Amino acid sequence: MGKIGLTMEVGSDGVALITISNPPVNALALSILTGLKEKYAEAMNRDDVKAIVLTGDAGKFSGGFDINVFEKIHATGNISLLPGVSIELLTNVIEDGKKPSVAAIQGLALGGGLELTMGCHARICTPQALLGLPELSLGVFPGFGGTQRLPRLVGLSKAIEMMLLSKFVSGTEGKNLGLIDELVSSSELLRVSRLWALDIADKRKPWVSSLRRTDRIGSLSEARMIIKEARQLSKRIAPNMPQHNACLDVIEEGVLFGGYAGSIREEKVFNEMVLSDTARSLVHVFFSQRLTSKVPNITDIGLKPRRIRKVAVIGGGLMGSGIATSLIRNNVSVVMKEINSKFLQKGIKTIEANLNGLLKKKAISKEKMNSALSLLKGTLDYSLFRDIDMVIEAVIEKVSLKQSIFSEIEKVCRPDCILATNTSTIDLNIVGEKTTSQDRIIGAHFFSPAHVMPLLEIIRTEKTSPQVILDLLEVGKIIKKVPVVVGNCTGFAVNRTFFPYTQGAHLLLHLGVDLFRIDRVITNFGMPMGPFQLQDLAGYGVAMAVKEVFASSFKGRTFDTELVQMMVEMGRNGKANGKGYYVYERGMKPKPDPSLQPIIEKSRKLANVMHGGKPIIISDQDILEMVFFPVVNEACRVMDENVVIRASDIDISSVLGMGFPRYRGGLVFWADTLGSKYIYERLKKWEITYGGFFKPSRYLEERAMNGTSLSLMAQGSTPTPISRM
Ligand SMILES: C[C@H](O)CC(=O)SCCNC(=O)CCNC(=O)[C@H](O)C(C)(C)COP(=O)(O)OP(=O)(O)OC[C@H]1O[C@@H](n2cnc3c(N)ncnc32)[C@H](O)[C@@H]1OP(=O)(O)O
Repeated sequence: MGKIGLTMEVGSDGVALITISNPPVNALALSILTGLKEKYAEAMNRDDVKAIVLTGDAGKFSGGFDINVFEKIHATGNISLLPGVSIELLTNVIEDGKKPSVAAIQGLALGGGLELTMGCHARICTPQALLGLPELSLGVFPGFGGTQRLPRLVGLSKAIEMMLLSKFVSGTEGKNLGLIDELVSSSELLRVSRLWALDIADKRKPWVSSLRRTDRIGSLSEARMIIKEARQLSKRIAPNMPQHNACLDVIEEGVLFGGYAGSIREEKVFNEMVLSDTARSLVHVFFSQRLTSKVPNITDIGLKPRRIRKVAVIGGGLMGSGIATSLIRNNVSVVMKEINSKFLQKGIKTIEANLNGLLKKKAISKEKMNSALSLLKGTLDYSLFRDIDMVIEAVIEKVSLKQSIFSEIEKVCRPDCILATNTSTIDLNIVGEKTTSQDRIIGAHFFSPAHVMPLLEIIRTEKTSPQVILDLLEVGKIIKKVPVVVGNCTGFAVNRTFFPYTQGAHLLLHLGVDLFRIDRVITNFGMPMGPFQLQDLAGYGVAMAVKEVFASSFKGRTFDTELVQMMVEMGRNGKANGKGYYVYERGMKPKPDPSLQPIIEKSRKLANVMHGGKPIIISDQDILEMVFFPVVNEACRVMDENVVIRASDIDISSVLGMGFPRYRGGLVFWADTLGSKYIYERLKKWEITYGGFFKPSRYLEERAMNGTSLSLMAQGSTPTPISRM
């Protein structure tokens, strides 16, 4: 079929086959849902139709309700765009219809897609199909009866687990759970489904309406206990989100008053959830994440990515081994180069440990681990570099070292080999200064640990060729990273935007705010850890290496003290040696270290930023804003200079690179919920009191004056990467 629509073919066996088509995932767009109602009305009325088989086109059942509709509702506030589907179509027409329906599932049946199948009287499925109700990850919950039917098919405990954790199961697992009635191969899917449908119509198989089942729910006291435990879990995993508890409320309603009553409540609360801030944020993140790989003048000009089969990684440290792990895990051969066999062995050991960690978490199998390791070669010279497709340099942040490596690899590699650097801060033009290959020099900035963190910041200079950018985007896809293409400047988009995060926290500390309170406020906001704990984790070496770079590039708006230096001198290296702002003991949560206080006091005296020598008295809200508004301000400069193509790329970078809470939509999205004027006025006030660190940027000021949102970058701007330092 290949285009949006539905077809219905009635066979000589009396089965009407209704096929949903909406590439690429057969999302249930409004027109599809209206079409379903029409096709069903026709099938019910036709005398030559005994039973119905519902399926999806092109090897997939459906990826669920069309998320674009949520976006439209968020833009317009018009909740009436939501169609009446749960009761009107699924219950009244399909489940309570006078002819039986069977769902023929392959590929995937997610969200509203799976719910549609649960309204049918049986589900036939291929073993590998993906089944799940991931609506909570969009800030809503299943709204086509899924909160009621899934517990009645697989039991309350499993259903809650699948919904609360947005967990997918395979067709095979679905069969074991009772969600699927029969497993078949893809080639047998329609034949078997037709027979099932006829068997139900002729009463050779039971006519099961899931909504009326009670046998899998268990006793009321058991159900109450399961729901109570689930509420405790929600409190832990989703403290600032409403949809988990709302979902449990609706499930509980069904347990107490029956599936039909539960469905009515579900429909009502679903509408409220769609309008929640969390849903707005999570839907924004969903689309923004998919937008990052669409780069104007790169991915839309008809270029084809070249295949990158073999990559050389220079440096077997933490970053180099993480990058190598990511590559070999995804079937890309790697040559890892080190300067001596001791370092090389260490690198290889780290890769093995990384893979072992994934094995323990069941993210890979033993066979996968072995096949990945067979793709790894170690070397101490450049002899294996002749047929390499891409080099990723991942040595320490030392300009002269990087420059000499780049002039060496330019000589030994093929002239079309991509020359990438994993630098997190250094200008790429400086890295490649001693070469004549500027068109194939690119930044591939991974985040630590590189085999786990999903973000890949791709840095282009004015000279990087579109083909090279496209190739790296393709590598990102192969190794399952989310790429964000950015321009060249100190710190690029992510580290540059976030340098004021730690510095703002240090400024507050030196103004007299308790260090652990700052971390607490930030984690309560939803960051995985506070800025001080993050510094402990990243190691102080990084902090000391980059502070000069930022201070010289961003004069007048950085804040620095001797605190980290003093801590290192006292034998504190952060988490690495178990002693930082916190004390780290094996198997224990990090414990705030009160013995740090004298060093802090000493540093405060040296910094001398307290007004009248007195600590400031501020609210938690002030702390949050004094840490994050300077970050927003720097993001404004990044947008002003077109370092990013679009504001939402910063949102995704902040979520995937820095742990900014996804349910707040990302940094700029969140800032826009507060308003440019408010942020500007707060920064302006702090600038007057505490100086240039808080000085509002021109971009922010303009938007505050015009009353426009921060995400509104200059119209028609094309990225013109700038160079600094
Ligand atoms: C009432 C109901 O209870 C409410 C609902 O059903 S809400 C929807 C529930 N469904 C979901 O959450 C599933 C969302 N989709 C996904 O998780 C993934 O897209 C997927 C697993 C289906 C496929 O993943 P993958 O193959 O990596 O492709 P991916 O790039 O994500 O998606 C392909 C395209 O389909 C779009 N798409 C995927 N699911 C969609 C949906 N439900 N609605 C609209 N568009 C959707 C994506 O935006 C993307 O569009 P693009 O090509 O223009 O960028």
